[in-house]
Amino acid sequence: MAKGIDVSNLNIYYGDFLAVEDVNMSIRARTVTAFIGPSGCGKSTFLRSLNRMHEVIPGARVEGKIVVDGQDLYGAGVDPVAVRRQIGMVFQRPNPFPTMSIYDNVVAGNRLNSRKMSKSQTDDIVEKSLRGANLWTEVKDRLNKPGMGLSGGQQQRLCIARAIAVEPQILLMDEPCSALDPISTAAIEDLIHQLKNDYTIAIVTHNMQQAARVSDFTGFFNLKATGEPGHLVELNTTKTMFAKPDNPATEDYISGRFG
Ligand SMILES: Nc1ncnc2c1ncn2[C@@H]1O[C@H](COP(=O)(O)OP(=O)(O)OP(=O)(O)O)[C@@H](O)[C@H]1O
Repeated sequence: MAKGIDVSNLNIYYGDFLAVEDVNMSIRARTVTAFIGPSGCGKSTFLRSLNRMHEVIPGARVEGKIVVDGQDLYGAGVDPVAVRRQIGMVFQRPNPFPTMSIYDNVVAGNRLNSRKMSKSQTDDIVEKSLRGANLWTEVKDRLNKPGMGLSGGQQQRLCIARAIAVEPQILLMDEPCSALDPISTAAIEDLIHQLKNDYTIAIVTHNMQQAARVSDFTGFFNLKATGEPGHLVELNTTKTMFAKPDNPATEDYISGRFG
């Protein structure tokens, strides 16, 4: 079941360096929220904090709260591995497991979660996830071939199939189309539209047209000055952000005056 995310007073550090300061926002269930902003303003850092991937970097930590379904993801006793199972992630470069078949790639997460599954259960998950990622018809006759044998766009859809196979509530996407050609990009954007029926999606993109095409809400991050932490300037409906944003800095960025 898709869930919303409530972020309050979030500061994100790399060691002593405060990379992102005092983020407060709500991300609604079953919507797509895009994050835009100039390089280095902390979009990816913020996204990785949403499923506790940030802290895998030595010295990296957060202060503040991220609440999903009433639970603070950083609360005492919360298992970061369980958080990452609920909140899946798709990265910039497609990263199928190189030695695995298409089939094994899709269920790799389920097997890691050590759920015992029968062959027919596994077959069902593979088909459902590949259909969900709009890849089934292209690969159904070669499920035992290596995942690396697919095109870049197909590999990215395979990674999305792998992410949804464990039935997360939320999907995070960090520039999922930046390594793809325009046709594969269009396929992923169509898929994002379909996935929001079932998932809450947060996506970082450098491409403002893409933010305008795929998202319901857009958040603009910025830096006050070089070396200062990034912060959220404005989160609004995508329509408002691109037509008449509340903050002049948003308008300057969107109209290409800086960044
Ligand atoms: N592993 C790291 N260790 C230390 N500092 C980091 C690390 N990763 C990112 N940073 C710093 O954190 C800040 C935010 O970086 P981040 O990559 O989140 O920005 P971004 O907005 O996603 O940038 P881009 O659009 O260029 O990908 C930058 O100052 C960056 O140098």
